[in-house]
Amino acid sequence: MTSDAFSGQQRRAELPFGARLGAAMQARGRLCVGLDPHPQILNEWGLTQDAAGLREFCARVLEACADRVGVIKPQVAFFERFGVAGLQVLSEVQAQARESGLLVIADAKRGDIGSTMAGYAEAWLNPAGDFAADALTVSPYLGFGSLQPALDAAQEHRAGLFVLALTSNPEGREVQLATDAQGVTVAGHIATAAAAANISAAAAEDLGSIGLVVGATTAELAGSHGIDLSAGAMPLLAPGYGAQGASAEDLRRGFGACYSRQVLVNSSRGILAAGPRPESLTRAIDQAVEDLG
Ligand SMILES: O=c1ccn([C@@H]2O[C@H](COP(=O)(O)O)[C@@H](O)[C@H]2O)c(=O)[nH]1
Repeated sequence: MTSDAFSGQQRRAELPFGARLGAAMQARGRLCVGLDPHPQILNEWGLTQDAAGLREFCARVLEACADRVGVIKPQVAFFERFGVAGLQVLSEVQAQARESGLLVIADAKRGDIGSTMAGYAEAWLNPAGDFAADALTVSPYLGFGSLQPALDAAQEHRAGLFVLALTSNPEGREVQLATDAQGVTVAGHIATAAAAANISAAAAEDLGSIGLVVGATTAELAGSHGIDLSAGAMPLLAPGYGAQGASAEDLRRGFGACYSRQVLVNSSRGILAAGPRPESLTRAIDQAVEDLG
């Protein structure tokens, strides 16, 4: 376990997301704890299926994360399912997490065109907004160019984006590994475009602020399909470790040389299953941080 005065929110006014994420990973390791209050876990923790249950669940997870990890990823769907009351909890939890120094990646997978995309980006990336996060997951399947308003908002607000590229689920391959006439995959085009968005912005020693979602379960497909994950110092958010079956070894093998500098590993159910006892939860977090190296 690490114990230090690190805060991912320090100097947000000056430092872009990539720099703050790089510092968080150096100080606290590469584990991102997923805040996924799914129905079964609320039951298992003896919590009610309502906003009060959500609030208590999140308070316990945030307490376990304190001084241990640098990044959390709330899964927005599990808050949306409780309507306005759930979104109120999400807003409070994100603000509380950021106040405590954690970086927050809102997993909302937003994607649209023009002013609508700009609306989503403002909602999630403006630090003055109700749902202010440090970074947002976005879908490029309306064309990477449709994300331009989000790229602009990320730069303006010193926030980050994680663009879906090679998602952890097996069904993603039929779309993401489809090829054009030159044999370049959809995921390859997305990786090239995201890397290019970083080139001008990222200082050589920092991570960029525009990253990709590449599953822990699918990372090895990048190498076998000619997808370059190393360009542009992209942060790579890797869900799929733990409950979806990928091990730390799979991650190291799958990401190869990119692993040590670029990969942030999400675990949700794999950590949460250790609760609700605080000691078991913190032990699971410490173990994952150590395993992921
Ligand atoms: O490709 C993706 C993109 C996002 N996710 C999300 O990550 C977590 C994974 O949860 P686990 O319990 O650790 O499996 C969840 O919120 C997914 O919606 C993903 O799994 N794969």
